[in-house]
Amino acid sequence: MNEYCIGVTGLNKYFGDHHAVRDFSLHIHKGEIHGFLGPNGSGKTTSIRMMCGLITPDSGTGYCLGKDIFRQRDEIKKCIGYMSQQFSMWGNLTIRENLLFMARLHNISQKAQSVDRILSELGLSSRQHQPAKTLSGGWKQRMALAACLVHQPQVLFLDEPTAGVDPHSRRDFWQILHQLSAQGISILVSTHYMDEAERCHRLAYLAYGDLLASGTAQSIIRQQNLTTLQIAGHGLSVLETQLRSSPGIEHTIIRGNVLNVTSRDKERLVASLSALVSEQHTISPVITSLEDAFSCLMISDANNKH
Ligand SMILES: Nc1ncnc2c1ncn2[C@@H]1O[C@H](COP(=O)(O)OP(=O)(O)OP(=O)(O)O)[C@@H](O)[C@H]1O
Repeated sequence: MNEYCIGVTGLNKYFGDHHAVRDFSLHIHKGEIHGFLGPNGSGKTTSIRMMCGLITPDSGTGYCLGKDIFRQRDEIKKCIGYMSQQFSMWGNLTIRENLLFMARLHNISQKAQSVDRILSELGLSSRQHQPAKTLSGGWKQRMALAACLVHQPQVLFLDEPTAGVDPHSRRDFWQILHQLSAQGISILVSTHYMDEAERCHRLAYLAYGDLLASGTAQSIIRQQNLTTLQIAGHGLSVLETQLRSSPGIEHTIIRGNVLNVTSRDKERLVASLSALVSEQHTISPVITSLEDAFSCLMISDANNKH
């Protein structure tokens, strides 16, 4: 995985007065699954669409598969697959008919063979004659992925492909993504699911137009230099409310019967806890999760801006 398939530097995008993406820079290796995370409206879709040539950045430089994202957008579109947030297949057509239509759009010479190959690869052969509108959410997404793959793209851009899909189908979907990655296809995928983030080779975390962190899940957690303590016992909801306004506490979350409290300042964290927890509570150190690290990133970014 040494070759870059995408490299962008200092990309900016405005929608009217709104600065939707600020100085966005990222390099993505061939065959890598790169996750995009961040709150709603943070610029994930806009960044993805700039990198794949669907919209033109207002400034910056960038290449996708060696082609300039400003000047060679039509050529980029021929080599990539893009799955948008909206399901955009024809409901009255079968899976096979939808894929044949996509093959025609891409002007593929051996349409039937290409469609057979992709149906087989994605485990859709037995359902190929089923109308798209009768498919469940998970199968619809799998068909949409198949439609992106008919013309054998080298890069896939997937915008929240598994939103609203059940965990079992999401797992199957991600198994396919890893198979595609193993074949050398690079995948950029936006998601709000932490389990999916953990399945990516590398991640980019955006908040309100800014790229706040990028790297592997482990490196992003490590860079934040956070300490998380876990409290078990009674009255966790009241304790959480008190801790939220205590000095040095950056993030709190109740997970079932335990309360996790995270901070960059270990001494102040311990001092705040000592002032509030009782003998009935037990406290133990735990590994900071990716979700906690992202929450802390977002909170400190918001504090810095205000
Ligand atoms: N075509 C557009 N015209 C005007 N504003 C837009 C347009 N597209 C996006 N925006 C705005 O730009 C910002 C970033 O939007 P974007 O869709 O990239 O965020 P996102 O991180 O993908 O959000 P979500 O997780 O909700 O999909 C938002 O404030 C959005 O309202």
